[in-house]
Amino acid sequence: TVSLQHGAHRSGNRTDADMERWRSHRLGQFIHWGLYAIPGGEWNGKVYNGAAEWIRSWKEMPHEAYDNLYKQFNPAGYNPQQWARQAKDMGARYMIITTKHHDGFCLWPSKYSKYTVASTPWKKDIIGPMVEAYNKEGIDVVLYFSIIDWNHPDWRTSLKTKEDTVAYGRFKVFVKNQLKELLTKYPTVKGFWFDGTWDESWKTDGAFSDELEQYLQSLHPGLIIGSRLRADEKGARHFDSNGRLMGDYEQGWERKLPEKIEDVHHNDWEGVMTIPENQWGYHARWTGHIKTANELIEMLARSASLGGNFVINFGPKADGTYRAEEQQLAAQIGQWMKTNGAAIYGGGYAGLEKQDWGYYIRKGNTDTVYMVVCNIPVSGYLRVKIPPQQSLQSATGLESGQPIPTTQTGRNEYLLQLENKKYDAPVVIQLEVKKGKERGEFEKART
Ligand SMILES: Cc1ccc([C@@H]2N[C@@H](C)[C@@H](O)[C@H]2O)cc1
Repeated sequence: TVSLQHGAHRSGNRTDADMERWRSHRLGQFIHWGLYAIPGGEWNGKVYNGAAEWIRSWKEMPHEAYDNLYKQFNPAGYNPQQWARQAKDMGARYMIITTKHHDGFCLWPSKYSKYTVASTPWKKDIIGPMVEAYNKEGIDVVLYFSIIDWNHPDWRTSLKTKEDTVAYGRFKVFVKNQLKELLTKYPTVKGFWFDGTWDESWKTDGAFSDELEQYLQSLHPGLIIGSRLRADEKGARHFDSNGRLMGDYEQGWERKLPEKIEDVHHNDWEGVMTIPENQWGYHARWTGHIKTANELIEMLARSASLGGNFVINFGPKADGTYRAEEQQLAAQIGQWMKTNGAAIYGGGYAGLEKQDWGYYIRKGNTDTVYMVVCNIPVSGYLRVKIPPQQSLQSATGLESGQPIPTTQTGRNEYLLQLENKKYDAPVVIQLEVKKGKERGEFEKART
């Protein structure tokens, strides 16, 4: 190992109440909302094929035109209570909102910038009412904050000259001031979700990002900050130069998910997912594959089964309303969560050998292990292998409440028989798996 001043300061997962709460949420909602929703991926009759929130970087979008969009920001349909209700109905336990994306436009009236909602026809704070409405629904709020700030004259992607270094030094003070301002104005938030930290300018100052994280923790003990904020003094990100995770959870899973527990090393982690292939901000024309509710539910089950949270992204329109596809998906997912949420909330890695039919999720440290069956077998039989020294005590349909016909087919091996019917969503079975040599009821049948 190399000696590091600004690498990971802790190994292993946090066990405090704030982290336990975050870890138990499992399902979150991401919201990308800002000036980019006004063009919505189109400009001058041309369609931008990139991610809508990056349209300012498109050669067809003059910076001048983009930077004046704030004069049109006036979301008459913005109703944070309705947004929070919809998130509640979806079963989301926390929400991540873009306070400032790469374009530098602030959805709160920051006193450190003119490029904020205060300068728009809307005038009013967007973030405050949103935090209040979500908290009122019992949903925690995490603030997305982009270090990249295309609008700020002192931001730099790299530091080539002395002037660059002096300017970027001013920029880092500005960043620290805005983050303190956000914690002061919105003290109920539970964390920051940092983005835009891959530039040389940021990576070369591991000390600053480390001190910034400690500063924010001192202002707001218990704050949850992912691995994307920091670089160590050698420029290593997410994992320091000794391979140890920096931050409270691994934040790199963006539009992709781990396959097995080794991929996440039993660390806390979070996957964030777009509904279309790659759109975070509102894009009028979604192209490519749009994920269905069942696909998103399967990703959620996979995430929980590997000890991670799963966050589904929504991109409201410029007028503050949601597109129909997003409203429908939120309702469909919520429908499933109403019946099956017990298998997800507070769930984690079960330690059983994965089978083709889907995912095991253990409820905390209990003997309760849920099976989320996504691949219904033509045979109608689900294979379950229990680790040695453990035994299967019972198998019950979560929705039906009925016992699942189960036969033991070998040492610690069982076949569960699914009801022969049409399944239009993943089905959940609740297992009770006992540790220790005690023989389960199924095993008696064998003698
Ligand atoms: C290459 C790349 C840069 C930035 C992103 C941002 N992170 C996501 C969470 C969105 O905010 C996207 O704009 C995605 C890909």
